[in-house]
This record gives sequence, structure tokens and C-alpha cells, in this order.
Amino acid sequence: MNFKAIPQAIPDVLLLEHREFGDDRGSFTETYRASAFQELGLPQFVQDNQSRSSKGVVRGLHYQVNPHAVGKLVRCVHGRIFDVAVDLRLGSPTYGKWTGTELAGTDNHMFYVPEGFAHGFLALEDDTLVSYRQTGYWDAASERSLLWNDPDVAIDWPKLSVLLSPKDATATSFADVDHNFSY
Ligand SMILES: Cc1cn([C@H]2C[C@H](O)[C@@H](COP(=O)(O)OP(=O)(O)O[C@H]3O[C@@H](C)C(=O)[C@@H](O)[C@H]3O)O2)c(=O)[nH]c1=O
Repeated sequence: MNFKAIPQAIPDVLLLEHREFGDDRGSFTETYRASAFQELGLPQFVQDNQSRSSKGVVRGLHYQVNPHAVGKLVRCVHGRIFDVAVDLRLGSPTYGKWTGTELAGTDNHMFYVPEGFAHGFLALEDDTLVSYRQTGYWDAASERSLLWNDPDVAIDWPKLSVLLSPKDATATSFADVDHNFSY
């Protein structure tokens, strides 16, 4: 098995490590293998995305309400990010809690954020490329944005001066989030 899944502080969120085969030329890594992902209990993915961000850009915290909820598998291809998932599943023992990790283009890690979580990241370097797959299609009408620095969630972001989209700068506070996820 070329992949290892490590449950995070919120156990349904996974850090996936994939094996890197180094040689004189550089290295080779499988980044997706349907059968292995299925063995790890991961769902199927239908959309791939990529974004490029400057240092200090925060994207998120985004989610789609049901019936268009999506899970996301996130990888930093170049640069570095602090990647975060916030539990929005009513009844979950970790409802309203966050978990996060650093992902870098130089490591072999992916962060799996299941349905029922808001997802976002902070780019820690210029020219940071993030590539991620999602389990359902983007649906603009179902998309919601939770405020990245909401005091009730209190994410311990690395200290940087941040740049946000207008949508994310005026996002909803945790007390007012609109969602219909259950645990
Ligand atoms: C998310 C998305 C956006 N777009 C378009 C809409 C808009 O014109 C442009 C930029 O969209 P946004 O500002 O929403 O992009 P961005 O802020 O990067 O949104 C992303 O943030 C991270 C944290 C996620 O988790 C993703 O699922 C996604 O929500 O791209 C698509 O065509 N397909 C998509 O799947």
C-alpha cells in the first residue's frame, strides 16, 4: 500500500501520506489510486481543482449545504499552506471545533476533509499551488462561507497579514452559519 491514513484531532479528518520513491533523477509518487483509496474508506471524487495564491491569501472557510455537500482531498503542489477543517455536523462531539495541518509542495501529504466540514487555507508562501479533488460538483447556490477568524471557532492561524476575497471578507459568523449536516 503506497498510502497511509492518519486520523487527526477530529478523527474523520485524515492526513494521507503517500510513499515517495527517490532515485538519482528525483522521485516518483502515486498521488491517486482508486483501489487504495477505496480500501482506506475514501469516497469517489468527481471534480479536480487548482488555485494559485500569494503569501497571506486566505481562501475559505467554504462548504456546500446538502444535498450538495462535498468532501475534499487537498494537496499543496508548490509552496506551503496551513489547511483547516471546521466540524459543522450537529450532534458531533467536536461540533464547532477545528483541526489543521501544514501541507507543503515538498512533502507527500494530503488532507481529507469529509462532508459536513467547512474548509479553508492560508498560503504561507508566494506562488502557492493547491490542488484538490472533491466528491461532488461545485454548486454556487449551495456554497456558504464561514468567517475565517470567527472568535467562536478561534482557529490558531499562523500570524500573517491576510488577503481575502470580498465573499470571504464578509462571510457568516459561526453563530449564524446556515447548514444542515448531522453526525
Ligand atoms: C470553487 C469554484 C469556483 N469557480 C469559479 C467561481 C469564481 O468566479 C472563481 C473563484 O471562486 P472562489 O472565489 O470561490 O474560489 P476559492 O475562494 O478558491 O474557493 C475555494 O476555496 C477553497 C478553500 C475550497 O475549499 C474550495 O472548495 C473552493 O470553495 O472560480 C468555479 O468555476 N468552480 C469551482 O468549483
